[in-house]
Amino acid sequence: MLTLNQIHKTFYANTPDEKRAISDLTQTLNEGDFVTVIGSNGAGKSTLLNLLAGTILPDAGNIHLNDQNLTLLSEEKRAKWIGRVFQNPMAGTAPNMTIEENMMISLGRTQKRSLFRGMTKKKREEFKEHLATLEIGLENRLNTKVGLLSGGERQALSLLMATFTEPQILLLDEHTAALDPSKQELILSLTRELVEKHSLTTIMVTHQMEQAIDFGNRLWMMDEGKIIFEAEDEEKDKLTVPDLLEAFQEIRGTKLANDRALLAK
Ligand SMILES: Nc1ncnc2c1ncn2[C@@H]1O[C@H](COP(=O)(O)OP(=O)(O)OP(=O)(O)O)[C@@H](O)[C@H]1O
Repeated sequence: MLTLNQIHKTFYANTPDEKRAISDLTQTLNEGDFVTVIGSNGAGKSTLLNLLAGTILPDAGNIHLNDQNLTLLSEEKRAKWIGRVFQNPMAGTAPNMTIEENMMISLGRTQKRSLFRGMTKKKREEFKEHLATLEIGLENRLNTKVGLLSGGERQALSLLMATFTEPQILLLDEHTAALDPSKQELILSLTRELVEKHSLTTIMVTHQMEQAIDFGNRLWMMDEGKIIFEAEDEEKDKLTVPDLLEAFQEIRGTKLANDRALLAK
């Protein structure tokens, strides 16, 4: 169980540029929950993921994963429980290192140093097996530098690297937004497979409302650092894009020309 309790985050506090990015956020996620997060630009979606990953620390409140208090733990310390994939396929992998070396880095991040051994034949076989599940031939390219892969291949590898080390939480930050539609499909179906295979508790930020409706069992709509609308299970299953637009309009009190003006980039 992942709990966020009364989380606050303000940037440039007490200056003319003060920006409240997350305001009094309390939520509980059960193991295996898959939450999709939508919201206007600057709503606080990435800040929420940054707080969970430990990239930034909250001003107040606490975050727990089961009995573990994550609130003040560094990003490195949390890495064994939390995998993350970013929007930019260039982020999250090292371009000048090979696929194999990148996978070793992921493993090193999540294993106790005393247990960590260098490359072995067994490990290489395991890497190959994991890569083969992507079904894009990367298992035959262990020694290829990651910088030579296409955006889609690289994002598939990022997704694998974020999950094969068996974390409990997966954070997806618009991870298909930079890809063309056919590659988006590939990454989304891999996402579904890997989340199910590893029973991951997942938070996926997206600007595409259809995606937010199609994926997961819970949906959060954020605005100005708060979750202003949420739906889960049967209620979420029934949601349509017009429902989401209407909900935003009702809560925000602003008339919206179309969904792209609100939730898409
Ligand atoms: N590191 C930072 N330093 C200063 N301000 C920040 C920082 N990160 C986020 N902010 C500000 O906090 C607010 C929330 O930003 P955040 O990136 O979380 O929004 P978002 O919902 O992810 O938006 P988008 O959809 O545009 O990516 C914004 O006003 C943003 O400018």
